[in-house]
Amino acid sequence: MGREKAVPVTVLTGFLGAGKTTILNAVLSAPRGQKRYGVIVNEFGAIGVDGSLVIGADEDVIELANGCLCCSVRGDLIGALETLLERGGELDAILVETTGLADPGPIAATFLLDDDLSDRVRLDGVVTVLDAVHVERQLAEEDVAASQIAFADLLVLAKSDIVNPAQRLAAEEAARALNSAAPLLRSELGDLDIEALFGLRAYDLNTSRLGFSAVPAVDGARSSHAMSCVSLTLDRSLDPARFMDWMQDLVRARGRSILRSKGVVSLQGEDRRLVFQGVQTMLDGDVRERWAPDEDRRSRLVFIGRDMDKAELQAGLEACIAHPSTAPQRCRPVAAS
Ligand SMILES: Nc1nc2c(ncn2[C@@H]2O[C@H](COP(=O)(O)OP(=O)(O)OP(=O)(O)O)[C@@H](O)[C@H]2O)c(=O)[nH]1
Repeated sequence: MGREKAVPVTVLTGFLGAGKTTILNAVLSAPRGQKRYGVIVNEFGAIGVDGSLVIGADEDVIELANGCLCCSVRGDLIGALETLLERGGELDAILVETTGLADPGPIAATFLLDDDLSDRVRLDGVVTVLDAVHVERQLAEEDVAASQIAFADLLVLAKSDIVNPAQRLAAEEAARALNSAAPLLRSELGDLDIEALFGLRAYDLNTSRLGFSAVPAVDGARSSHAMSCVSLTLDRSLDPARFMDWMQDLVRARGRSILRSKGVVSLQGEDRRLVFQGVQTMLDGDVRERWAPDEDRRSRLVFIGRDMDKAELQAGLEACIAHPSTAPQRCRPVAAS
């Protein structure tokens, strides 16, 4: 099965009690015609409670208890995905609700790591649910709350119904300081635009959906977690080999602090654009569509993570600029490592 037929997976994350199950239930109870969803719910405790809180006993619900998907039960995630796929009948989407303390990075990386799996399922996007009442305090106290927000491809502000406008604005600003690129929706007891949770294609190498238009002109402000979003642009073509070596060295050396990277890159001697997606030390990339004749061919790269030095990243990128004497050469895709 090719990637285009792979079942899209939405990872629903957010801090403890943020409102993930409420949103999952809203999705499962909304009219959806013939659509069929698979659901994986992860919990820390040996006795799963969340699974029984999920509406719809006839759904394909798998509960993964006694550990966290981002560490101890990561192998179980692959097993659960396989079980859902093998139950027969076509699934339109799979929803994975993480524990409230999960770091979405390793979970997202699972989808890039496993070649067999990536033919059958593809990560559509990470949706992070924010608790409008508590998010500021959680950010002050819990690093993982910042990772969950920074990693999001879509933010959902839950409990918007029980905060006043000033509190809501403060919660949104706290999230925006860590991630100004992801769209933000509001939810009141699961009342939200459900369709907006799907079709994010945040990990799709087709550039048109990478969402660079949403990348902020001003980089995300540093917080107490030193989490930031660095965006780089360059109007010179890059040497393919040097760029790929630099990216691979970068994620290998800094993969724990660079949570997420993505970019569209102009390579010397290549009419098509290189598109890459990175999750921590995993890197996936390919040369795709041709640049349109009148298109802005600047390379655009985004890095989200901790303790990043924009000047150092920019210098590293500029060191990859192709020399005029470099003979045009074909580009190799970036190999996953
Ligand atoms: N008023 C209000 N309450 C909400 C909203 N979303 C969730 N809640 C309440 O918040 C509590 C926690 O909601 P859950 O959906 O279970 O949160 P969760 O993120 O799944 O929780 P964990 O799985 O324990 O991390 C429940 O009592 C919900 O009814 C909302 O939008 N408005």
